[in-house]
Amino acid sequence: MVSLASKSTPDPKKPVPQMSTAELEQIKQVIQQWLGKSIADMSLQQIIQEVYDEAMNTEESQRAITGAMLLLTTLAPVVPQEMVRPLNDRVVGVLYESMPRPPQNMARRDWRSLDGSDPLGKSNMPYARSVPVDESRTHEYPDSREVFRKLMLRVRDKDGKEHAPPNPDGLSALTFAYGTLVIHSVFNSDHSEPDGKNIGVNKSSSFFDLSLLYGNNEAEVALIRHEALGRGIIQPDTFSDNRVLLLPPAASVILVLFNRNHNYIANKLLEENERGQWSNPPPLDKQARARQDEEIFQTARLINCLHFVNIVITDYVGGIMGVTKNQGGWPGNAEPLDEIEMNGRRVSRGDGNLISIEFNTLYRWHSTLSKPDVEWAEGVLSKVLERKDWDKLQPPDYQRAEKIARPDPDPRKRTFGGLERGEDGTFSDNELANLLYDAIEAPAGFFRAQGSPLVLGFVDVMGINQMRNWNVCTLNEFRRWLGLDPFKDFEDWNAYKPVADAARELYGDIEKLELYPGLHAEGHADDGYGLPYPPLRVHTMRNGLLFDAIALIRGDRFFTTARTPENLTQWGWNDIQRVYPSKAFGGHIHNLLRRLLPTYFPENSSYTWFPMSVPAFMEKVLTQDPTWDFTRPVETS
Ligand code: HEM
Repeated sequence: MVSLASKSTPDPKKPVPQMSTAELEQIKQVIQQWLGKSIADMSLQQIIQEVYDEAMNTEESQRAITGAMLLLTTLAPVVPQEMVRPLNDRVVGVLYESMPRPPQNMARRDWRSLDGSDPLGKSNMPYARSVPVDESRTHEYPDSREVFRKLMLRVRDKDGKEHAPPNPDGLSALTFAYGTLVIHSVFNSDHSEPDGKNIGVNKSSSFFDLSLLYGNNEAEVALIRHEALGRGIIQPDTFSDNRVLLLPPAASVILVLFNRNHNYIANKLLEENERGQWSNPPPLDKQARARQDEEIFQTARLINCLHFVNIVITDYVGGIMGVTKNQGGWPGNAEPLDEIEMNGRRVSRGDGNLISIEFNTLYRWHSTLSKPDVEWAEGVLSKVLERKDWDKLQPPDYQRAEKIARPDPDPRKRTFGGLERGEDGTFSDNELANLLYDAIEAPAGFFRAQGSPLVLGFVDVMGINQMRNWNVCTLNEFRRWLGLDPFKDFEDWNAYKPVADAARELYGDIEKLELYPGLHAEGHADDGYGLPYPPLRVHTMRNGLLFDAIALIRGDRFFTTARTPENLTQWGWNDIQRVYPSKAFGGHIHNLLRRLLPTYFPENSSYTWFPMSVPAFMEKVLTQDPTWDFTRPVETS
């Protein structure tokens, strides 16, 4: 084994990774290929310098990203600290500049509004279309059920059970519980009119505004707030969006934590009362009390959303990119929200965003579900529908299930995961923590062909049909739009013969391969780097995800240009700062766990610092410090 860290200045907070000689050789070969010249006589430092200079100066955007990511993800532990920020800035700058912002086209016909107001990014507006398509082309689609069955359906082992290998990057089910919150924040397709008239309308806004917690409009938010108190707080352990109740319970637990975080922040703001404009106890005058409540509520909401996005850009994206185990790299020290200078000018930010139908397709990550999550979905559906013949389910069954499972209209009375509320309306800390532990211990699935569970097959089939109705682009059209080479043939797309053959049989021509199965059944072989552990493993998904994530968060005014101590207060500004390097490799979620469930998330536990990775996996990574604990925590006082 070769310890790369021994050749550079070690960072005492970063455990030293081990890399086999074979892996190092493989990385060197990829770098040689990328640089287009021999590196045989160069030292590791010289190689890093060469790649750095080339990545920073190349004109070609995909090449710049690849070079920077090579250093940030594979050689991260030995890349000098002073190079990390410029490399991350380069990646963010190129990604943000490469995508039209905000998107230019609606997915359906678009008119100039009479009052000139800009609907981009608002809730209840149509999705964007990222990739323009030829309206006149004719389609002969294969049967969507066959597409799902042959390309996406989780294969079965000899014992008849669905084959569910653990996530190769050690990710836990909590990663994708967080993922469901991320995607449901920005996708809420409206199916309320059965004739499909308003298909294409998104009931959520295109921003990470924690709408699942707060709601999408005034009526929804009124059900959550505790306005009469004048303290800006919200109802205990309550969240707005009832779709989350149909998801595995860890997602609801995380929302409860964001609820508690809001109230923690609101109480702190009033306590600090930096500008002296609030009174405690709150004023008796009705108008003054309402004004105080509004000011504290909105400020706490801004701060809370920044905690949400901090976790997205650190623990979550880092985890999905597969770098947690490599102890750093992206997103280590990445500051995608900050000012960035590129080629002598500022990369803009805060320009707005409008989520598109292509990304609605991209994020349907049902193949990432853990075994317990699949069993959970089966349990819920069989209870509601009183049947288990998942392969026969049709869209109306889903609508029926939604109707039967309709939750209490008052969000304060809703529960999940078998929990009951106490007299004060809160859930037990112990039960919440245990639901989190369960999700932390369960290995997630991963992006792969033939990886989607049968129980969600009808959801995927509905999705494939929906994208046909919306005339979404094909996989190769999407790749061209991303600046990637189109796939030449089915084997180029997925080298696993049974999948390539099945797709050829269904579509005949790789140019006709639809975006939905094209993204979710893509192979791992061509990861773009040819490395043993490529980030995200799936090429088109990875590049699309990076584009979208950067557009979404850097396009948000409240995460960028309006993220100021003036808007957040000085206390709030300090509260949302990320710490790097840190025990969590720059992660942020431990702040919430330590703040809100401190006795359940102890200082030395991998459950606290790396909840998005299964403890058994982190045990193999964090070998240098014997004080780490990988066992399920027991409540401490
Ligand atoms: C057991 C867990 C899950 C269940 C039961 C579930 C169920 C569903 C259902 C019923 C829909 C159709 C909703 C509609 O269009 O009205 C849906 C859509 C969707 N799912 Fe899942 N899902 C699960 C996990 C996930 C995960 C882990 C992700 C990604 C991180 C994901 C991403 C999506 C996306 C992007 C949509 C489209 C949403 C929209 O257009 O509004 N799902 N899912």
